[in-house]
Amino acid sequence: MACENNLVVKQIIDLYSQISNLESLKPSKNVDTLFGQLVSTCLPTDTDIDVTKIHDEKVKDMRSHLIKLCGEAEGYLEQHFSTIIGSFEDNPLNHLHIFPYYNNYLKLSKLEFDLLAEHTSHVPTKIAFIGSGPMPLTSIVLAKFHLPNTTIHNFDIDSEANTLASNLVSRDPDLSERMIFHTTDVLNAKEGLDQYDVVFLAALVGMDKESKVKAIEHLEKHMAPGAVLMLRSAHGLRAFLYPIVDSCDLKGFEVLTIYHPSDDVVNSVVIARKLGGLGEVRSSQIERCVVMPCNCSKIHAIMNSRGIKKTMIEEFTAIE
Ligand SMILES: C[S@@+](CC[C@H](N)C(=O)[O-])C[C@H]1O[C@@H](n2cnc3c(N)ncnc32)[C@H](O)[C@@H]1O
Repeated sequence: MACENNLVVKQIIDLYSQISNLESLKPSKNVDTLFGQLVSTCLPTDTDIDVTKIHDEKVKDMRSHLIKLCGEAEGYLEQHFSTIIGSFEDNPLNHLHIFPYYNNYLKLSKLEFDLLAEHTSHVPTKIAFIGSGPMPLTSIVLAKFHLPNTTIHNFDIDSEANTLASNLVSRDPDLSERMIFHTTDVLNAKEGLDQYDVVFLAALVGMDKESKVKAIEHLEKHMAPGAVLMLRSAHGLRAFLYPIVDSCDLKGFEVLTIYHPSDDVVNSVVIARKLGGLGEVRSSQIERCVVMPCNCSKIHAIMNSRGIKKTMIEEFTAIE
């Protein structure tokens, strides 16, 4: 059956028409309800929906506009809660649980940390997070719970986002020292990108294929050989909420794993390594990315310990 006739897709189209007619995307009861319904409609992973196979131009246009609306609403939501949480007299980091998607970030950041640990042999000393936002939760969770000795440089195009974000960490004796903020478009960040062991690219940096690939090409040009790039993608119905990053978008990188969660962690995670580093020998043997049935038992062990079943891992391996 054509994807556009699918009942769930019809529900998404209906929610899209309500959302696109909203006066404002700033948090309110109506906005929160509609986006809550949209996320729960897109969460199920037991569907064979592949947005890349949609031929109906109207649905394709709807999807790309919906991704942008979701990104705008996410920015407002972060701004709203960063302002509230930043206004607490004591350490704002004691109140992060007030953010409605805090638990999702705890799980997403743990997943990203586990994948990083799976593919790197040393603890990164410096990380760059591109597109950190007013609520830089990925950086905060990684710094607080997983990487206690790592400095995280947060890049955002929006100075207001950085002002709110730095206020959040300013009263924390540890993170105020280890969280640095830079206001710039990623495409203007040149010198210094080669000093990071790991670069994260937020899902909302590059909301369509063309701008996503442009950001990736820019990072490929300026990152150090062998450095790791962590990206967020989407799979199945969730690709109505976020852009997809395909392995073929990552020229100059060796794609290590693409991980599609099956729980309420919405984003898929892509981990890749810039060619030219010590791993060169391994990467240059790669004739093409081979999607192997998941043989990543260690990750499975980590994930299944969380009771995450039916997880899809696309494992890429060198052709010996
Ligand atoms: C809303 S945040 C989401 C990230 C989330 N806070 C996290 O911790 O994973 C995404 C941010 O990306 C920023 N952004 C979008 N395009 C960008 C670009 N080209 N360069 C730098 N930042 C960008 C937006 O200003 C926004 O604040």
